[in-house]
Amino acid sequence: NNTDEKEALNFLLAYDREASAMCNNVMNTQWDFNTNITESTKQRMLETQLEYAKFQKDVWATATTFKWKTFRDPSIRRQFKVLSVLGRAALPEEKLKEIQQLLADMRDIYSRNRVCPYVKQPKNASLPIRMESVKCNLALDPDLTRIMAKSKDDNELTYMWQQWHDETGRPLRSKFMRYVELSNEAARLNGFKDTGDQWRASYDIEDFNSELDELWMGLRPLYQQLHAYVRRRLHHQHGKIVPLDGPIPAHLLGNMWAQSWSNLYDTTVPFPNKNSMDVTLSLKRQGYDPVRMFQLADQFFVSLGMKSVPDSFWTASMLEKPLDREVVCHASAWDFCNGRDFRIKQCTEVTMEDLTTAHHELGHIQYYMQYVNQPLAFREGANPGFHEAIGDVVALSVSTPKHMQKIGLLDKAADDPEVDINYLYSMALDKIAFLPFGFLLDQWRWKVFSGEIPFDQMNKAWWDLRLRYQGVAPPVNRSEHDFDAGAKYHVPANTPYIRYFVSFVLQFQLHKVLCEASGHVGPLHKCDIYQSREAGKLLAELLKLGSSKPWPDAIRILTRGRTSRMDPGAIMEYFQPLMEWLQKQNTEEKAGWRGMNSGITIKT
Ligand SMILES: O=C(CCC(O)(O)[C@H](Cc1ccccc1)NC(=O)c1ccccc1)N[C@@H](Cc1c[nH]c2ccccc12)C(=O)O
Ligand SMILES: [Zn+2]
Repeated sequence: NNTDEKEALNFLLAYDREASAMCNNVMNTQWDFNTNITESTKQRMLETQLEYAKFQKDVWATATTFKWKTFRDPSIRRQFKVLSVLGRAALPEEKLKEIQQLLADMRDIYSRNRVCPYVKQPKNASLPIRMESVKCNLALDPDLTRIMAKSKDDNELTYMWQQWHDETGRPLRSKFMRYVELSNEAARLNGFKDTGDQWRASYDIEDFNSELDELWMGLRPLYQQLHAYVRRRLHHQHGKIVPLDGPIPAHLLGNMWAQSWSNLYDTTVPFPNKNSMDVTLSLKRQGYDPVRMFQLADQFFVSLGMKSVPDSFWTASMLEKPLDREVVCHASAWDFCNGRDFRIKQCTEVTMEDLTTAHHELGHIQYYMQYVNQPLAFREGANPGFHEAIGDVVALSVSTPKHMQKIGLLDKAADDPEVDINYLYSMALDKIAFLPFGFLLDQWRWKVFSGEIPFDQMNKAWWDLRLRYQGVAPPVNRSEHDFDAGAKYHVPANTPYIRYFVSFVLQFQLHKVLCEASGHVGPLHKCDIYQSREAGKLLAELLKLGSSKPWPDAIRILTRGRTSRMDPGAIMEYFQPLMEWLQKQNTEEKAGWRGMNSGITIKT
């Protein structure tokens, strides 16, 4: 056995050089497929993914000959620990080819799906309007997203919801089941019980599940108050289809998955006579285009003394949906492993929602640029939730009325407690509404990976969890022929989701620490760290670490030893004024819904 640590270090240096070149190769072919979906770009991508897997297998074979657990240097030990997990490349070649084909096909099906428009049948129509004349080419981005956000017609919303869920879920169901089998086989070859076990390992927490349950139980009262308020407002708009003591129909919440309710702001705002928080109109009036939206976000990082994106970012990124080819529209940020090529792919519309996403994606890019000097094995977030939190932390400052006025997107608002409630309410429609969805998606997926949810009960279990945690119900009856979880990008894209729940808690902890560093005094929701070099210095220090240290150490550094765990105190402090206001509003009927304490009843 090569016990020689010096030899091990040379091995790591050689690995870094070779792996960076291989990684750049794979990223390029994956970029080509994601920004131009064709049979040939798919095949080209599959070929390079196979080559990379073979390279990883060779690296793994050599790495595991070192007695790395006995090495003295903690950084060398930690790098070998990363290289000793082979991932999907542990599968025999035939099965590796099959799972990579399944993943490419599922991404293809989801991204290229098109549905038919809703055709309002006039009451007295003798014959239904001939459907041949109607082109069924509506895409999720931007068509269905816009309809779910804007339509007030319950029938149209039901139709579009059902079209999307039927046309994506059903074709994906059988491919997803086969992918689960192969993914679990790979996980077991890597020494894990199943894929969920492997995914949870990224958080290095002994009992991650109970820590997550505790976080959720701490946040649930705030969610239930928001749910009760929104439900009553929707009951007044839509009548009895929104029962005052039951779940909210999922198609009425302004979003295809009911995961963010910000599109309900204008029709449910607490104090409507105050100026609106929705700056979409100002963005359009002031001639913002996608590039300018990303420049705004980039400038914020520069104002903190952090890095600006390289010139190549502006020429190589895809910031708008191209008209001449099929692309994967779901936003993503790309690191091409060569220390200088970083890109974003986003089908950006000029809306407040997409300005927030632009900040989110640039947060990933800032992380890439800050940990660029780490060895490849450490070019990750401290844990996946950190990577998702950085852009959102900046967006917490940008979206304050004070900052929006500073950049001319909001006209002067007096310092008025009702404006405060309106602002906190608009933030809660994104941040609080999301929490149960961010929590439940992987609770469902981990149970499918472990077999606790059998394949023939996936959809029942999905809606049990959606009822129990989110208090939403499908607008039409669903069956096991449907696969409604598959209608959400991250399921066919094989992208873990608990990272967003972790991020939504973590980002308020980070916000609080950075606000203190910037010298902010006063309520947390009024803090804007813009131009604070102290805040930027602290944040950069965290990001430079990458995943070179366990994430509790990263939190300890950030909070100067105050804590090392995820702590919901900051998000509760931020929304405290809204919580009090909602509790006053919700006196007449109790918060909660029938079924919120039900477990998942699996027919055995
Ligand atoms: O999926 C995203 C944003 C896309 C992403 O930036 O997280 C992207 C997803 C992805 C992962 C893997 C392959 C392809 C796409 N993740 C990244 O680009 C990324 C970058 C670096 C490290 C890890 C992931 N947001 C989630 C959660 C979410 C909802 N509302 C939000 C508002 C702000 C921020 C996030 C959300 C969603 O849309 O449901
Ligand atoms: Zn992200």
